[in-house]
Amino acid sequence: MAITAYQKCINPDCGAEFDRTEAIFKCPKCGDLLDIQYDWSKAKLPEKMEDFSKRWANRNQRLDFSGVWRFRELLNFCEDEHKVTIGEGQTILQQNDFIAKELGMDKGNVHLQYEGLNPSGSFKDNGMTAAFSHASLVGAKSCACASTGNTSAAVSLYAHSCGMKCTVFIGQGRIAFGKLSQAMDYGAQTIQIAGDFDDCMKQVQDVCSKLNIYLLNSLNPFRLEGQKTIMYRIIESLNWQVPDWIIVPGGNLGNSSSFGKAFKELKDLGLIDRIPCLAIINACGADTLSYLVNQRGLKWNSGWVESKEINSLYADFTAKKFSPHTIASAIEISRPVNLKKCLRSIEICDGLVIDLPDEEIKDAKAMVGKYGLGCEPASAASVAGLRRLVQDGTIDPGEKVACVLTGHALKDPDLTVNYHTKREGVLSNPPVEVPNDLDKIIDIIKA
Ligand SMILES: Cc1ncc(COP(=O)(O)O)c(C=O)c1O
Ligand SMILES: N[C@@H](CCOP(=O)(O)O)C(=O)O
Repeated sequence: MAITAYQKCINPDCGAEFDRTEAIFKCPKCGDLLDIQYDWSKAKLPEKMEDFSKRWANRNQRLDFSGVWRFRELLNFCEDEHKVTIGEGQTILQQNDFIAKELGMDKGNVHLQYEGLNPSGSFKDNGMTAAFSHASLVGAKSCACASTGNTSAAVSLYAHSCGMKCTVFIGQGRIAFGKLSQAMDYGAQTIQIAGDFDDCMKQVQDVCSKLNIYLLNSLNPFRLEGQKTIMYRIIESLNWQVPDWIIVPGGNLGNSSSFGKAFKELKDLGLIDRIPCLAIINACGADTLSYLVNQRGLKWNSGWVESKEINSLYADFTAKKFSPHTIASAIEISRPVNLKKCLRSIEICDGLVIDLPDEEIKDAKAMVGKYGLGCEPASAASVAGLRRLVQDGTIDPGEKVACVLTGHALKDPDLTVNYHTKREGVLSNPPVEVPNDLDKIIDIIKA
């Protein structure tokens, strides 16, 4: 299969192009974000999306075991021998009629895309298989990332699976222990900075460029190519029907950026006939996207984004040492690196963004635990978002919705235990304390 991928700066004033074999992560000419583009006229694509599913049924070769590389023609940027896979993307879309009922949606219309089933327990693995394949293509020997936890877990796992040295930057006290334990167990060098995620993100970029280390955050455009497949699998599970809404938590905004790109490409290729609406959910304490879109009216505007607005807000945050705060530590980010690409997705998907208080996110998390497969706090922002958007009439009960549950329930058990034992929300379910006495135990169970 001919490889026609190249990198292109998203800034229409620049538009510089670079070979796929360069590891640059930002446009060397103007500093803007890079995209992966393809000459689709030379691509050998299946006639219909159903043909991708046959690969999973047959599993004729190594790559067919991956829920990412099953769709390889749609992210055709490297030769097969470079593809690094550990069986990522074998996730499920669960129709959840209990949650539909709780939220006032029609039966059959609420679906939860559970990305916690990935090898490192979060959606990040979809991106890592792609980025590590690119790292192998360019011959990288060491890699690094900044993280609120899941990226570091995923990077550490993929790095040791392909023998790369790995350094992860985390903000002191900003990471759930489930995630920290993964990075340490998988053998990463963990650098804990006296700062937050945004500080780590800044440091890691400088370190990577000074020491020629391969960067694995979602600034890396190859990573976002892998994350497109989350959308392919959602529509695959719906029999190749496009839902009305996709709802996703927003942090560094890699997912939302890649989802819009995925749908635009599929539509342009004639593989789908319409694009779903995209709702991105911020936490109130980390609401940069929501602020810029809803209060400052920022738009993609065919690439002519008012960058000044973004740059001055980010500079202001830096100058005032502003630090975001939310219990959903995975999305505790105030200077999201993909903001511009996310604005593009909002345009493509006729999307919106809202911000929600931690209490609503915690209650939604408990609901996903009670009625679904469970998830980590940030993931539940998608379900909390659905509740809000149904309540305010934005989403109709008759519309089909897929909420992306980005991370596994066991990533942040401390928050779950506190929610229940300290009776923090409407679904708190604390353990009952009983003396070590059979009659009393039976009484309680019967009651
Ligand atoms: C569990 C979880 N959910 C959501 C997010 C936010 O995703 P994104 O950065 O792609 O917006 C992250 C990390 O960023 C995460 O770890
Ligand atoms: N929640 C993320 C933050 C980093 O995002 P990335 O997608 O740019 O790697 C994490 O898990 O670290």
